[in-house]
Amino acid sequence: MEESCVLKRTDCRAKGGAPGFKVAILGAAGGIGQPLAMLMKMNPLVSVLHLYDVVNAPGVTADISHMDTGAVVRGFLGQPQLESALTGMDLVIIPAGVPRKPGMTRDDLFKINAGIVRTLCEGVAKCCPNAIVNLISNPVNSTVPIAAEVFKKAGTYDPKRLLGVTMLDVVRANTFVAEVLGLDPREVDVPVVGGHAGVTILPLLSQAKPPSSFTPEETEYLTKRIQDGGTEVVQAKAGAGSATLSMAYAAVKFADACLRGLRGDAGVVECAFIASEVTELPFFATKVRLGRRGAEEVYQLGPLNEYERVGLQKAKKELAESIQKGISFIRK
Ligand SMILES: NC(=O)c1ccc[n+]([C@@H]2O[C@H](COP(=O)([O-])OP(=O)(O)OC[C@H]3O[C@@H](n4cnc5c(N)ncnc54)[C@H](O)[C@@H]3O)[C@@H](O)[C@H]2O)c1
Ligand SMILES: O=C(O)C[C@H](O)C(=O)O
Repeated sequence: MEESCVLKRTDCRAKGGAPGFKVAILGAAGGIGQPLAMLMKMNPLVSVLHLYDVVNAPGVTADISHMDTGAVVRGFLGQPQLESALTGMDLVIIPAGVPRKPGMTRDDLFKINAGIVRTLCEGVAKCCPNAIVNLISNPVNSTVPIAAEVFKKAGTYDPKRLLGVTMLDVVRANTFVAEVLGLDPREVDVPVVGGHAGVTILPLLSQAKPPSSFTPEETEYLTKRIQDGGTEVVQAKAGAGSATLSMAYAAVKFADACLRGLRGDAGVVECAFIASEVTELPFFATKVRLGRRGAEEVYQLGPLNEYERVGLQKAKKELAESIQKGISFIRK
């Protein structure tokens, strides 16, 4: 699928250093991957977009490449082309892997997705060890520790550059809180900490912006709805997968923040699941400041109310097990 530069001035343009960043999407032909590829092709910060999958990458690439935006798009199909897909990338976004069906937990995906994430991260370690990695594949609470162990083994681990994507939890929290408050969701900002599964998803409603108070019933309703947002979509899709469109939106919002950080913009702050000393756990999602070297600052939790303190204990218990499961998968 890679073609010579001789006849294609577009390739030469990319190689000639058009301003912007080089981004790869691994799992680009999937439910998330396709709309994510489309939205990244529309992002003016992207100069080169590599689309990798084990199926259907040529079709998605041909389709996306006709969009008249700046990024040059190239497709890569199957393991033999993984290294070409990754070489020279600044940002690698990974939505590869199987999604849930009704009745499954995210942890039920571990068996298949753990191996997929390991293989892809071995490629990252070899071909673009300095890239920022945005890991979407579930269970995020375990796949991020898996990726960290792969990078440690390869001697390339930089905790600032490995980010588990929990942006969809923030997007949902903003939407559901705005509904309750009767506001435009764009005016709302709710930090969501912990991890990305069930009770590990901990919205901090007490820190919502604009500052708002909630009744105990509203707090219970909102916390549960945010924690179960993924399941709500899985059930509505009734066997046809999990969130893809809202996830692609959230992934692009997060990737754009990472690219603005890489560009050197000041004050870029988002939530992510990352190596952390905020709690006794080795990984935890909190707000982080994104800069030229990735997550340059990991913020503390800030003041919690009693409801959130109880939620934090529950979150940490489940998170500890999921993190250990990921670590053991590589160290076994
Ligand atoms: N972090 C989050 O908030 C979040 C949100 C939604 C979904 N997810 C997760 O994202 C993953 C993908 O979801 P989806 O709906 O796009 O699934 P999907 O099945 O529609 O797409 C997954 C894609 O990954 C590809 N793939 C499989 N193995 C691969 C490999 N070894 N290398 C490259 N590509 C490979 C498949 O061919 C497919 O195109 C799931 O694990 C899902 O649970 C995470
Ligand atoms: O719920 C899922 O399985 C997918 C994703 O993690 C989500 O939150 O939508």
